[in-house]
Amino acid sequence: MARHLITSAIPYINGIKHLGNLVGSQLPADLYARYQRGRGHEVLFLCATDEHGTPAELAAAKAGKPVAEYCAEMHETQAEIARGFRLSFDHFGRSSSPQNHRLTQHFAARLDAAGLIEERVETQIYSKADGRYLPDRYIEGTCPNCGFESARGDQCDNCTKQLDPVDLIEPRSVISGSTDLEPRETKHLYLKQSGMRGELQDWIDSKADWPILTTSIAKKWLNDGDGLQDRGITRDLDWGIPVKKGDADWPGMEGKVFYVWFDAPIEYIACAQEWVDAGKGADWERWWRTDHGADDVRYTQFMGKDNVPFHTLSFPATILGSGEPWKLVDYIKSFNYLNYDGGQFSTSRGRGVFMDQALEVLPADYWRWWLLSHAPESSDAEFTWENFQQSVNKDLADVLGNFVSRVSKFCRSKFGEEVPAGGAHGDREQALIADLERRVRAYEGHMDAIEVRKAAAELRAIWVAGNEYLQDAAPWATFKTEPETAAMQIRLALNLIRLYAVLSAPFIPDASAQLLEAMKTEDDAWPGNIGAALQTLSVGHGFAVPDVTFRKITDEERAEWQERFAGTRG
Ligand SMILES: Nc1ncnc2c1ncn2[C@@H]1O[C@H](COP(=O)(O)OP(=O)(O)OP(=O)(O)O)[C@@H](O)[C@H]1O
Ligand SMILES: [Zn+2]
Repeated sequence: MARHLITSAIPYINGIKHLGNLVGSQLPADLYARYQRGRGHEVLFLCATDEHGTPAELAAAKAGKPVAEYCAEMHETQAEIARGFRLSFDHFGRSSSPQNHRLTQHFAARLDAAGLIEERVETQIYSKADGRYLPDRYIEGTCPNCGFESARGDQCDNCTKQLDPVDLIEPRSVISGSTDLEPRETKHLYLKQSGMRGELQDWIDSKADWPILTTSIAKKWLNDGDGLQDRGITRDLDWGIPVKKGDADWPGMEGKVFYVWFDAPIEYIACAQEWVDAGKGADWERWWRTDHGADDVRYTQFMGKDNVPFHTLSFPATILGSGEPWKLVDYIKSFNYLNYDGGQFSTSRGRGVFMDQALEVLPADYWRWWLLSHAPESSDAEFTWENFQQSVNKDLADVLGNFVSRVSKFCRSKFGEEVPAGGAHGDREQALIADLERRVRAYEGHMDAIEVRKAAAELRAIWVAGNEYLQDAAPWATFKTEPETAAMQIRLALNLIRLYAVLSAPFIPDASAQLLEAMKTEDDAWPGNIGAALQTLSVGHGFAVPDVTFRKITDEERAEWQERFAGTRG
């Protein structure tokens, strides 16, 4: 049994996430966690809300609430929606937790002791109209690297370059739009990443199996221009983790907080501590400390492309720089973007479908299936209502749902509600089993490699194989002349329903549970030998005809939803 530590990029707290956020991080992480559990491995799957920084302050101000209260409420909201999507986190933590405060301050002290922190008096942008320093994300301007006009102060969303606000051409305040900005001097801590470039380069180079999207972004920031830059890790803000050196004050840094991108990845570790402190686990160090057995752990991270520089460079610099035996990530699965119907999903502009709205329209499995089978892996992908309707109606209703319904109803009408006796496998059954054997092993290969679209396509092919078998064997016709053969065919098909439930669980967990319940079995063991797995439900085993597993989306519904979600969220 292997041990898998799995983390999803932690969703930011300033609102409910959209379907792009979901498919770019939490959902594929859940798919992988469910798959590894299904294979019998030990899994620790962690996620949390990312709660610090100015956008949280501003969202709280807009909601008319103190920021701590706003974050606590929004955390609950996000947790509830995550349950609705069946995201199977072992713990959904908070980056504002006391555990993360302590750990972040601890890392800062270690980095300082290692000579990796430098105090710099620097010039920051002060907005007179807003009466405050403007944090990176609240300054926009033209990217000096690619010319994109809406580059943010910390990063250009177009070319992904990490930026400093002072680099921007024609900067303006995002809060007020004011261009009356003036540079003022303030003292900050810098993490001397540039000195770790060689070490980081060697580490990235050793990851030959990583997705090209991940390594290409990492290498770009290691090598482009003057190479990896030192990174400011503190901010002039009220809300955040106070700058301290472990437990001790940090002279000259009073009233400042750590930069949200410094403390957010540390929450991956603190979240495991929260998991233990919440009484859900006994030992977090065996997952995170190589001196406590974490060398055996395989650690996989999931995220959208804009998060890659922080996970391939900044967070590893924190871990390596600490000189302590923390677990480093083994594999980073990154995603391109999902776009919405001819444009981009946007939280700030309320454009697209948001997770709470999606669940009002249809249950989680419909969304999970579409999003995962269209995951933006090799390029950006686009959500359209036509494609969603087509994919749901074809894959889920016509292929899987129809198979379940035909088999169970036919059996009930001809043999009653139990697995019928009689007949023996012939060539057609042997061929089906051989085909499924190949396909299931291919499916496992894609899931192990986290090739999400390929895995979905193979799973669909496994469903199709059952349908084609049924069409070809035609037990409703066979029944008239050879009822024993028809019984054998249906016995096989009922077992296929159980097999489908097991294989499909990572994608569509609710349907999977429904099918196992209908087949009156709790045996959800991952199939080794397919021939043997297809004999699990033996003669006389009872079953029930399940309610409609997946219904079709009508043209009227599609048109209605298209219109409802065409504008922006109020
Ligand atoms: N359109 C998208 N498609 C796929 N992944 C995305 C998309 N937008 C954001 N992500 C990913 O979603 C995860 C959570 O993002 P986060 O909560 O930080 O919001 P964000 O990146 O600020 O996006 P937005 O401003 O659109 O909400 C991150 O891993 C991010 O890379
Ligand atoms: Zn750019």
